[in-house]
Amino acid sequence: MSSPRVLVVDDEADLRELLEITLVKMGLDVDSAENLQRARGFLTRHEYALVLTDMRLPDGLGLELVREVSAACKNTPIAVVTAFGSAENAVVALKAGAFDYVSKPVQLDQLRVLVQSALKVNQAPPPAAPSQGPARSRLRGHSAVIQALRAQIGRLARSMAPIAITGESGSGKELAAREIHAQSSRAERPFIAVNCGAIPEALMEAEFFGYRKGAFTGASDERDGFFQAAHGGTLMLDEVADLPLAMQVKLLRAIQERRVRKIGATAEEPVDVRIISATHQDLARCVEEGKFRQDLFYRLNVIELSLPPLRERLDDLPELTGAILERLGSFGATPVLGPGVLEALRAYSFPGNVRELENILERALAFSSDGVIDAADLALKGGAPGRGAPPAVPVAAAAPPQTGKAAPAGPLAAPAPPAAAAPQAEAADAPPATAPAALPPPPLDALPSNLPDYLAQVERDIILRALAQTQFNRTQAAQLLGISFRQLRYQMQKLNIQEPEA
Ligand SMILES: Nc1ncnc2c1ncn2[C@@H]1O[C@H](COP(=O)(O)OP(=O)(O)OP(=O)(O)O)[C@@H](O)[C@H]1O
Repeated sequence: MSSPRVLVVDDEADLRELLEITLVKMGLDVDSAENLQRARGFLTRHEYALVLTDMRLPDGLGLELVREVSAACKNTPIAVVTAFGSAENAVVALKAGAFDYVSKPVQLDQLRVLVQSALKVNQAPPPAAPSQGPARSRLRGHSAVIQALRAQIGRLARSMAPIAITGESGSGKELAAREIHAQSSRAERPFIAVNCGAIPEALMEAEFFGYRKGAFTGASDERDGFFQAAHGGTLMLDEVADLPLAMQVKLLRAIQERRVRKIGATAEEPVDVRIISATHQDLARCVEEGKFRQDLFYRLNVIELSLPPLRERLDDLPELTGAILERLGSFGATPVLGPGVLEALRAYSFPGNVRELENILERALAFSSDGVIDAADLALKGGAPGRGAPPAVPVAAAAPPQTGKAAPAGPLAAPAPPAAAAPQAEAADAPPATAPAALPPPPLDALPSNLPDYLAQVERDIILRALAQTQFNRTQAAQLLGISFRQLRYQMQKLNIQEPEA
């Protein structure tokens, strides 16, 4: 079997030679061209596993080649070599369809990583056809907008370009990111989702980049950060707008250099991570307001993927509902919807999107009889409470946090591997249990004897009140409090707030 063939396009003879030698040592066949014209000639004669082109060539721009190859040779990834410090060129090339980029002076370890992942692109499972839908994709739905989204995900899975996913809370941003990862050549490596809004600022650097043993008090072991944990895979920065400015600078550097330095380490280590960011906020507005750095925004927002709210694709309701009920069913019995239920759902606006639909059905099922959900079981917000609406949790039930439980998990508190700390989604839905009994709050004019405990008690009380108002619908409670679902879930875990038994 012949070796994969790579085309190198560069007018600098020295660099061309260095690239050629490196690629040949990797067992590849290499053709070299010093200008666009010769490169085009090669491309008509051979099919390449990778094209690697300089941006400035004597007879034109490498960008032209990027456009031509992405349009005419869909199976050939093309990567660009950009001038030192030219972040703009890299972003322009990625937007034009480049698979990836490497900056000058070319670091051979980075080049090898790029080549290896390019070679894997055509080994990854082919993207699901837009109409294939649920059989191949976790994103359920057949509306035109979901079909277009699935097709876009299939294309995006074939490149390294950073993707910024936008969409309302619960609309499926994390699911879409997982889908991109699963369809990419990185599928065998980790997918790490990090909720940037849930990490205390003081712990951020340690959580993202890791630390060496003895780097600070409490660092009893060396620990990897999210970047190392996601090496070879995908790192999802969820709620990215919540990153503090100081951390934004460090993150930008890590993304640009593709290297990170553990706290306490002298040397940097290379990391090969695809970045997907997500937010339900308007990031461009955050930039205007000075809350988010323009350069990081530019770097993350190379390709945008927008998730439609559920109310704009109500045609997907039957399919989504069916899939959720199937999952909720037990012992082979799938719950069903009674008459008028789908119509009632269609008339609802779903501010919390698919997650809220899941919540509503889960609750409704708990109050339904014989696995048949009736319209009254839905207890939709804005409508009359259904017969199954759970009793409100009395505010007096708010208890102070148990000492020691309020501290967030983090390297300084209780070290946990970031891979486990990151996908908070999985650990979220704790089994129902009744809220513990309350202690009276300190009198208003007295100073609290322990400020953190006191503040935790206040926070706990407010969260319990929001939950009581929404019959423990966490999506709606988060909205009432102006925080994301994940932030609420994180705070509930931290403060040991659990759902009362129905
Ligand atoms: N198209 C879909 N098909 C099936 N399930 C979906 C779809 N979209 C979302 N979901 C489900 O809805 C829930 C919320 O999705 P997800 O966590 O991806 O939303 P999100 O936009 O990332 O939320 P947040 O803004 O709170 O971070 C998950 O359980 C997910 O599996």
